[in-house]
Amino acid sequence: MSNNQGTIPVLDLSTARLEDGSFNPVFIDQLRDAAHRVGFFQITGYGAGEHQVAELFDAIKRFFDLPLEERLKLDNRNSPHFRGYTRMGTERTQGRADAREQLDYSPEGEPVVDYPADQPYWLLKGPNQWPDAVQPDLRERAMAWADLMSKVGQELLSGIGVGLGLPEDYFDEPFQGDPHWMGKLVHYVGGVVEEAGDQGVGIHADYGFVTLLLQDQVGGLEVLPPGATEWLPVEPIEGALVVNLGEMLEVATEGYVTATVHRVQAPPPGVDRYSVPFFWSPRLDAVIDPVPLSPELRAESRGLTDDPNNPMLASFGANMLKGRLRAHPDVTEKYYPEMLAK
Ligand SMILES: O=C(O)CCC(=O)C(=O)O
Ligand SMILES: [Fe+2]
Repeated sequence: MSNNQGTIPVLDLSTARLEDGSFNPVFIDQLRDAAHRVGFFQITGYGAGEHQVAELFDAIKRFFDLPLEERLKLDNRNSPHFRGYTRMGTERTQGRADAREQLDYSPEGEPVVDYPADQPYWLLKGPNQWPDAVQPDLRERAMAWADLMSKVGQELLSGIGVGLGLPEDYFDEPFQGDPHWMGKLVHYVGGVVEEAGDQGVGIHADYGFVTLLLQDQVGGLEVLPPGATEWLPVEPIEGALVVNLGEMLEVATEGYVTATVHRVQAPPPGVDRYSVPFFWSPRLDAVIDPVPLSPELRAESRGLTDDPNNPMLASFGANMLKGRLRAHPDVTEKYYPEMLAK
């Protein structure tokens, strides 16, 4: 067999725990294998309400169907905190436009007015922008989704810890208090953004810990697991969550867990695709130390992906800020021109 991974594993989160509340060793083995070998998997049985997924997608479609003028009332260029609506084709990955528009949100917060110069990531705190006046259900459904995803993210991270031979609560501390998760409501189109070509979103790894992605049935997400030579499609499974692991976990495990690179192919002209990535993330001031791995696991660690254009940072806030500044150069230029130069 070649190094290609064949398929993306599918796990059932409702089997994660035994009746006594402890983790099920069978599930933990599947989870560790998926996290190490592929860095991507899908989960079912994660506790969504019966109509929750359908109602969330319905609200998202109605939002992107609003007149552009309404969407632009939430323009992210009016947010120094990188929140709100990003117009079609204006987000960039690998220096090229992505064929998508999106609404980004994080925990509601007051802007931090005074922060130390060496902790610029506090600027990411602030208020979200919602279309409450014309579509109040969007905020409700998106925030309810974030609540559910926070629980799922926490449970998976506990399981990953156990899979690494660590205590169940090993990763809890950096997430206590004010975890800075981020949700995105995303709409891809084909044939509209000329510069994007077939780039729905360009090749990248996620910068956080655990990404939980809801995708519709259109498809287009592709991943390149470690050692693979061909891109592997993540086939849509209705209602399932796609899970992938981010750079902070790769750094913490010296590459035992991989932040697998992925991309989205733009849909064919005239086809819409909707997705909801959720990045389960720690406090902005969290600094992640290397985790103590057993000699057996250490022997299988791959080391860190060495990309001089994308240094990995142990500070979550610094890593997230780096990602936001790059993805939204227009916002960066408007509010933080001195950081653009860097
Ligand atoms: O929409 C998708 O399927 C994936 C999006 C993604 O990778 C991201 O936003 O980080
Ligand atoms: Fe991603």
